[in-house]
Amino acid sequence: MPPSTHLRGPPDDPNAEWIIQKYGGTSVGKFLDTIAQQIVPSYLAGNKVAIVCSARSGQTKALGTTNLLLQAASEALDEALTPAVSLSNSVASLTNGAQTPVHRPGSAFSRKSSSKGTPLGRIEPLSSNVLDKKLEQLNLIGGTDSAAKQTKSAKSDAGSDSEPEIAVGFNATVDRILSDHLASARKAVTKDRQLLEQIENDITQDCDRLRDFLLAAKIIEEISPKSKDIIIGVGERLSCRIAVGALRDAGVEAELVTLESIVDPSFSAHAVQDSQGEFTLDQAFYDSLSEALGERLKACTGVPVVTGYFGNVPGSLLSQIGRGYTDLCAALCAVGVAAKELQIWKEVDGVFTADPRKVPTARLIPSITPEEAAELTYYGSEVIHPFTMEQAIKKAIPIRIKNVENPTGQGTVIFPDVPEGHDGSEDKLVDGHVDQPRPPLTPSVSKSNFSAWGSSSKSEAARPVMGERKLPTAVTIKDNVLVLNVHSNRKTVSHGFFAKIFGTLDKYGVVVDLISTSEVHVSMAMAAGLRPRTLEKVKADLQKVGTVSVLRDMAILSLVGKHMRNMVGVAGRMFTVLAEGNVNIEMISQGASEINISCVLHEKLAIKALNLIHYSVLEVSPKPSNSEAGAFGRSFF
Ligand SMILES: Nc1ncnc2c1ncn2[C@@H]1O[C@H](COP(=O)(O)OP(=O)(O)O)[C@@H](O)[C@H]1O
Ligand SMILES: N[C@@H](CC(=O)OP(=O)(O)O)C(=O)O
Repeated sequence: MPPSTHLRGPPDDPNAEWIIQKYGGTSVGKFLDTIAQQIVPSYLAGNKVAIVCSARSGQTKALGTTNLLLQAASEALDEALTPAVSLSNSVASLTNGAQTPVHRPGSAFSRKSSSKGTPLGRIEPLSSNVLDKKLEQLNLIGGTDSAAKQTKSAKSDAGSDSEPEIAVGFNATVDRILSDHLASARKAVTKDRQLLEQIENDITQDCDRLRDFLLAAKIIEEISPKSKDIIIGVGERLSCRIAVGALRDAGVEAELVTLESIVDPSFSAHAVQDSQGEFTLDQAFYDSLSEALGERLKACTGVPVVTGYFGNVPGSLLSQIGRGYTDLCAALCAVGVAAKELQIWKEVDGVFTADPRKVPTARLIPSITPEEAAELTYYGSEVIHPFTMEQAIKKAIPIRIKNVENPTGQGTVIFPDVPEGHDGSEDKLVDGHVDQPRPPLTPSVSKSNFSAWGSSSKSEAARPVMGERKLPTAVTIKDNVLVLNVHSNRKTVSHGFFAKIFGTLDKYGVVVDLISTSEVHVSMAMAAGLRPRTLEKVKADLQKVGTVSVLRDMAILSLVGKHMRNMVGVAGRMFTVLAEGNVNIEMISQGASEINISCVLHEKLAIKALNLIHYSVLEVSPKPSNSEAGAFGRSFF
């Protein structure tokens, strides 16, 4: 997109510092107008601002674009097993480089009529080498706004029949992604017709390339981790195109920064590969990446709108970083430009003493340490990707969680504790408008350029504030958990027993959230999302060392707080309260982290347990009303 002369850009002041703002999927999905018209312009007064966007989500992340893209990927694989005639057509269309298969009622492409297991041996026109090459060529990387090859879209070009054509499988999913983004672009860009047309074209081209890529993957019947990364990367690219449009329409000079090629092949030297081919990214990798990101951002003339997807990561982005990777991308951008603050914008006022959707009396926490934020994230309060903290905090960049629906709220600051005696008197508001007093709860702020506290939202005002007493910080629930119990058959000594268990977990890539052991018994809590086939294999291997049982529909309850290191009696209080509330505990873990006490209980008791602990251990007043207590089927005490 050509730069425009009448748009407002970053300040001319050479001393202006950077603020990096990350917007999650639901924020860009629902509040792009607020972001473009209010939030970004307000911070541009005196700061350089870059925004990092995730893929759009409508109501929830589960229904968002990234999940749809993953769905399209698995549909492409499923379709690989449809009748040979369809595949031959697909190959022909790939060779011709255009036609996208669609479903015509009654045709062999219908999923209903598909016969799974049709051998792929009949696809002779292209050798697998040629297909690999084709996949490379179709790689979605490197396409520019308008230089992309124009392929035909499913709806407009699929044959000359007059019969209405209905896309199925991955084509239907791509159609859905396309129409959703076109509709959002039209909503976001209302003033500049030409700009809207350009964005609509770019979105359509991105979706066409995606279709081609999925088609090629379908033909070779394989989606590697790298291909899966490329597929999900389309989500951030699409959402950033719309964000650029919304900003420019709002009079802000903005430019798209795509990061598909930001990971230079030389960075791979910083990725250690073990004998099984697994990669570990070391700090030098992240340092090189943040430096490259910094250079890209500094070269921008407008507000950089950065895809939170950051490309060809050794060992794959999804495997190495996992979902929620845009937080880490934003942190690396913040490090690269030595930002004065990293802001993570969400639809919640900040980090609360418990999930505010589940605990009506939860309070906003003005300030928490990176360790506490990481524990909360690992155990169910998905506030920020856990890798984010380390990168930003290492460079003393404070992280602030803020609410797009309440931009003037103070949010929650994640920063290490200040040494005793620091009074925070030099703290300033980031946008330079006002110096405000600190909140009553010991905020852990030490940077001189650190933002202070904006006006309180209603929800903040309504929440009681903790005094100076040392209390745990928050309680959290992670549900959808299963517990795997292994009872030794005593044919191996205990170290062999443990070695076999851990070896099995490693072999199948199973991540354990909590573990509790005796010499002959091990209980492990893990996400229940494990594939049934994998679980069966794990069980079969473990049965060689003992009796295995599985408890389903469980939840992990964790009490987290930096003060818990030195507090006596918290565990006693926690378990007494649960016992008084008739909450049966399946497993307890304390000590792995000094700031976390966790236990496993039945999922159906999770919300009741959360409220009991919040009321009794985090000492919230007023006492929950009878109706709140009644919501859990019985009174609290
Ligand atoms: N302790 C907590 N503090 C704040 N939010 C929490 C906490 N535990 C769970 N949550 C939930 O996490 C969600 C995070 O906010 P949201 O903006 O919806 O996420 P995203 O940025 O992933 O779209 C909120 O819906 C909130 O209910
Ligand atoms: N869109 C990606 C990356 C991400 O960071 O998401 P979010 O910012 O919405 O957590 C995902 O869904 O995982």
